[in-house]
Amino acid sequence: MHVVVPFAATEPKTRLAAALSPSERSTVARAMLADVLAAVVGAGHEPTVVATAPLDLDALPIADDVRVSTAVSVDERSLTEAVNARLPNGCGDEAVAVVMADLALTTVDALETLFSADADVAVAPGRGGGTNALVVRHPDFRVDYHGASYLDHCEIARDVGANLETVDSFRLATDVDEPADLVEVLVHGSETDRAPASLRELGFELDADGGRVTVARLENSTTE
Ligand SMILES: Nc1nc2c(ncn2[C@@H]2O[C@H](COP(=O)(O)OP(=O)(O)OP(=O)(O)O)[C@@H](O)[C@H]2O)c(=O)[nH]1
Ligand SMILES: C[C@H](OP(=O)(O)O)C(=O)O
Repeated sequence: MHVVVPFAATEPKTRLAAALSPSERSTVARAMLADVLAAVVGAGHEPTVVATAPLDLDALPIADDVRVSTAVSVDERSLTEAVNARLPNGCGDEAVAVVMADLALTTVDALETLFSADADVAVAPGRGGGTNALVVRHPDFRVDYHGASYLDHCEIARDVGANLETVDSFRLATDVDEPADLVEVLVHGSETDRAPASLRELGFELDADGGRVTVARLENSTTE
């Protein structure tokens, strides 16, 4: 199976601007990418990062085996166009999985569950209606990201006669888009993962003193 990991390499994660400076967002985005790549390689696949700009794998916090298993393809087209250019075209084509780079809680098990679904299209929706990861085996299915793309993808699958399976996974449903999502990274991230480590290095910690748990930042921990 081809595994594609789209990555906005310049100015990633703009919706985290209230919590992180541009360079901090870049650091955290790369830490999440590193965790996703490690999980894909752990699941036995060789990912291709489809990046909007050149990406230096040597500068990513990844182990050597992950680095040598990962390819980078620079594609300046929109997310939807770049992904569609890599989906199966003909009946004999290999399945293609698309796993977003901001799935900080991704695990090998969660990916294996998605990858082993044998539907024409298997989708792991994100909270809020997005499409965090999917596997495409049908030659006519194409993506249309943004907005409630999960619903759009259900409709596109129907239109092309592809059967679609929805994979219910907390870990794959949790993409990190907004400051509130950082709570999930600190609560559920593993001690060996880069994303929670990067947040802690930037001074973030859980704040459970009020009603809902939030993240707080230690004083004097901003880097800019
Ligand atoms: N190749 C490619 N990847 C993209 C593009 N836009 C977003 N991505 C990646 O697609 C996934 C989902 O992205 P979003 O959460 O919608 O956008 P984002 O750029 O990460 O964050 P925001 O700036 O806050 O919208 C992430 O892995 C991004 O790195 C794009 O134009 N091209
Ligand atoms: C790419 C987009 O991601 P979101 O903006 O929902 O995180 C989507 O899943 O359609």
